[in-house]
Amino acid sequence: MLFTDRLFKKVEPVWSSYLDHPFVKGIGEGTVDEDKFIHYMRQDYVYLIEYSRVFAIGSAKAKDLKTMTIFANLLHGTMNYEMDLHREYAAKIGISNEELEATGPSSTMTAYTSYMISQAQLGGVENSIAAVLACAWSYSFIGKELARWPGALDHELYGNWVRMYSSDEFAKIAEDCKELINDITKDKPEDELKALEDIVLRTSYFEYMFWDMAENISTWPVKELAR
Ligand SMILES: Cc1ncc(CN)c(N)n1
Repeated sequence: MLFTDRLFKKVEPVWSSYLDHPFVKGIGEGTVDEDKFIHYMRQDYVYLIEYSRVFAIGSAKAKDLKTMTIFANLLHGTMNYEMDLHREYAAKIGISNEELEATGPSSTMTAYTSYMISQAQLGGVENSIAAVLACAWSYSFIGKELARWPGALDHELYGNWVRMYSSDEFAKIAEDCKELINDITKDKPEDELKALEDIVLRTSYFEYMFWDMAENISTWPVKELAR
């Protein structure tokens, strides 16, 4: 059994719950509040900056050139392909790249990325890939699912988001992460596999919290501090 098959059994109930989350449903049905969506995209932009650091750590810790190159390509894909989506949305409503980058990080964003970065720093290259796996793979999972919902791909505002995360290019990013974790874990003992499984499960919980942050931010008594 591939390690990713084992992981999928573990995370599937959590990932399926994303599809019932009001914010994710709102993107698929085209009903999510526009201000909430912009706030989410701004948080997601600063999230992706921190997430990219995990690829950089993985590349630095890799023991061979092939693994180093895969991490470098994933970093490139995030910064130059995925983050273009956020820059395009921001440009449409008059937010410059500089303003986008200066977005004050929410506590949820900070907690999630701090966890990923600390796991990547604490362990070997396998921790880096475990830390980013749920991010890439669950977005591809959500994108493919929402693409089947009536009108989701063509929605005037949210269609771009659904098209990006259901695209073959994005699926390739998720597949590269899956292939890498399967390769890296081939001869690992059970205690190490379990530790990696825990990272993937915990980041899947953080993903849920991120959707919750996107939906509920306006009701929070906290403010985002400057970066
Ligand atoms: C919070 C989050 N998680 C994952 C992804 C997909 N890279 C994302 N854009 N944002």
